[in-house]
Amino acid sequence: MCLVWENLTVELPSKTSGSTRKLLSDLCGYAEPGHIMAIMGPSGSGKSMLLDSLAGRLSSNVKMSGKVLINANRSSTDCRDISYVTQEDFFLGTLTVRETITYSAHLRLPRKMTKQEIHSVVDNIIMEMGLQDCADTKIGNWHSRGISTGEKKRLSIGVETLTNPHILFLDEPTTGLDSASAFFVIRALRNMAYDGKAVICSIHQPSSDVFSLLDDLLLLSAGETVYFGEAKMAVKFFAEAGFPCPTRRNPSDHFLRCINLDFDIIAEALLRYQNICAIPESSSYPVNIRTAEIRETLIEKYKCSEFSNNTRRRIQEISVTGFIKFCIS
Ligand SMILES: Nc1ncnc2c1ncn2[C@@H]1O[C@H](COP(=O)(O)OP(=O)(O)OP(=O)(O)O)[C@@H](O)[C@H]1O
Repeated sequence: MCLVWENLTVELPSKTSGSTRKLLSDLCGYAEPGHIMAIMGPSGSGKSMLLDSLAGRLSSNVKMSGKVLINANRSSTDCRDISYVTQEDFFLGTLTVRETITYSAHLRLPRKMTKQEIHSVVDNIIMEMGLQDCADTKIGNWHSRGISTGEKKRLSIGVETLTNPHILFLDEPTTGLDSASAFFVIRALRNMAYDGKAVICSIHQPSSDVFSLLDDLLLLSAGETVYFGEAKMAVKFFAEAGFPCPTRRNPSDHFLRCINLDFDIIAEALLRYQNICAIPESSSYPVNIRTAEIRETLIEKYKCSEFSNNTRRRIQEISVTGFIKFCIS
């Protein structure tokens, strides 16, 4: 099952002035089975907003236009085809990991399934998510320590994949985790993608190990596309646009350094306090260019790049297989 979005725009109408604020501008892209598509961008760039738009969870105060299409051979989309792992979890601290998954399985799986079948689904989820060592540990709460944050995150993913969804959305699954736990979570998602799911997640500044597990990348800045395409080709795009990733630097650090407008504010503040230069001389970043200018250049270069053309072509190719209109306004 593929997901495609075309000219997706989300606006926030002002109740007082009558004007509107664009939160997402004219986004185009796709997510395919077998792939992890990561949405990266500075805080407030619209990552969660895009996930919510694609999953049909937008709040009522914003207005969406454009298309979000799901490719399938059925006339309607079964809600079990899509799962969404939010940043927060709502587990009962007194239950163990196994009890939590079993409890959820009884609620979510078809009633005709036998206890034995449910038991086997639960065992599989525990194995897939690498939760064997803590399967019988209580989740814990504010007054009794339980499983770790990384284990809790993998439990959230496990619970959401009980119904074997075709498309899995995750809002910042690695936030708050150390690099090893983050890698473990993304590797579990990688295995799910190999299983044929389309995985779409927002992610903050992944380590280079985690970055290497991503297939496709959407770089967002203030609701606009800076890059959409294969994750491993983003370095080429930045180099061709005139902002090569310095050697031995984590690519995602470089991308975010080029598009996070907060760096301009930091630079101005530092200059105001008489610092000669906001960026160390040893840095290979262009010191005379503001991040706002770099960002504008990248957005313009992307629009006429081979990557943007490839995206349009791929959307067209996927469309030929037949789509069901999921949402349009
Ligand atoms: N329901 C809403 N009504 C009004 N504004 C909203 C709403 N939801 C999000 N926004 C605004 O849209 C922008 C994008 O928010 P979003 O939560 O998508 O950012 P994000 O990239 O996920 O940020 P973070 O990484 O900090 O979670 C922000 O400026 C936010 O204040």
